Amino acid sequence: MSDSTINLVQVRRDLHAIPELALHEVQTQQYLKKTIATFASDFLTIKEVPEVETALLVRLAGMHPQKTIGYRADIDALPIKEETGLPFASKHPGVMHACGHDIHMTVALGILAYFAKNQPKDNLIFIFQPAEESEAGGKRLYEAGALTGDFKPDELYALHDQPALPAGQIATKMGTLFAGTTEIHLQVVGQGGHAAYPQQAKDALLAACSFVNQVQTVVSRNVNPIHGGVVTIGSFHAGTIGNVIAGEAKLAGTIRAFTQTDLELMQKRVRAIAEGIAVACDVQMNLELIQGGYYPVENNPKTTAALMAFMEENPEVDFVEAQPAMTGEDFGFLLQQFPGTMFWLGVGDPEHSLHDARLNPDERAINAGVQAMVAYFNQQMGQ
Ligand SMILES: CC(=O)N[C@@H](CCC[C@H](N)C(=O)O)C(=O)O
Repeated sequence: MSDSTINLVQVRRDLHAIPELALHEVQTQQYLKKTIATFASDFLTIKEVPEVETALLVRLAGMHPQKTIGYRADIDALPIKEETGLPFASKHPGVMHACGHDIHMTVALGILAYFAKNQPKDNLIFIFQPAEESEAGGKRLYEAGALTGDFKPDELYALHDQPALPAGQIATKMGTLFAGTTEIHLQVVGQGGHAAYPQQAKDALLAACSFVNQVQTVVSRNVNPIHGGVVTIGSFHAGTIGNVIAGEAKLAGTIRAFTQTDLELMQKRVRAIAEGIAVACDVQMNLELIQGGYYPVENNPKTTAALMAFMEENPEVDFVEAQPAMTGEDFGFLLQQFPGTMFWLGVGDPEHSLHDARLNPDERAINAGVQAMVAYFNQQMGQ
């Protein structure tokens, strides 16, 4: 059922080798354009978005359209130094497709290739979206008005790869699939000085350490334990040498919860902790909390029931019901605008999680993802 004229494994490897950070996906966009140009279809149109330069939207006009079905793939990578040792490993130092967006793009291209040859009954749009890991690319596209007119989906789908699931397995659930998230950016400003004269300095590093420790009480003491939540500080930079008290520290992290109410409670507590430390340590705590478009990913009841029923009943598909996960996704923002469903695609690498420098997805997942979604879209369109 998939299109044999495109070598999807090669496409994935090409994309894997050229990972780019959020809003800098220039080579990736060029590669996508070049590949899509080979589909040469007279019902295919491409749209670029001046406000989100690295985005690429593709529309296949349906034969007898009654609706427009959207499919979104994110295209950015992470600031991680790849450690897979693969022959097609990242050519861009310190940047890696460690979240599998190379797989996401490839599956989208596979579905697109099929329908570019086999004109769909309904309209199909493909959204190659920059900046999922940070900078909220989905929200940017929406706010730029890119998903309007001919490019307005009546329903919208997206997948995320999941190394803990066997290659090709599909999993989703009704309701909330992923958490809402908020980025923490903190600059602590104190006063540097000699290690031997702490009384003349204001130790920014010590204040930052208190922050790292105290924010761990938010989940253990403020959030209902039945609901759950996450506060992780993933980056900490302070100081230059052992005998100088650090005058500045910079931290970054993330807050996560399954409901917007819990997320806002956690934001409030993190702010209060920062304010308390500012007083206690006599430092400035310049705290920025950015939610952007990272709302909880809430699957729509109708599209999700349809997708789950199809996947469960299709003997070709290996489907399981998913548990909710604390991963975030700016697809959560798009699902507030359009009804739709996000699902996991297993990529069979249980030793390595997403964001691990050794992540090595099993490429057999690509074809399974393409086949399942082509079959689902065909069924949805009554073809
Ligand atoms: C699937 C995945 O890993 N998504 C990212 C989304 C990042 C959200 C935001 N930038 C944050 O760090 O809070 C994730 O880390 O879950």
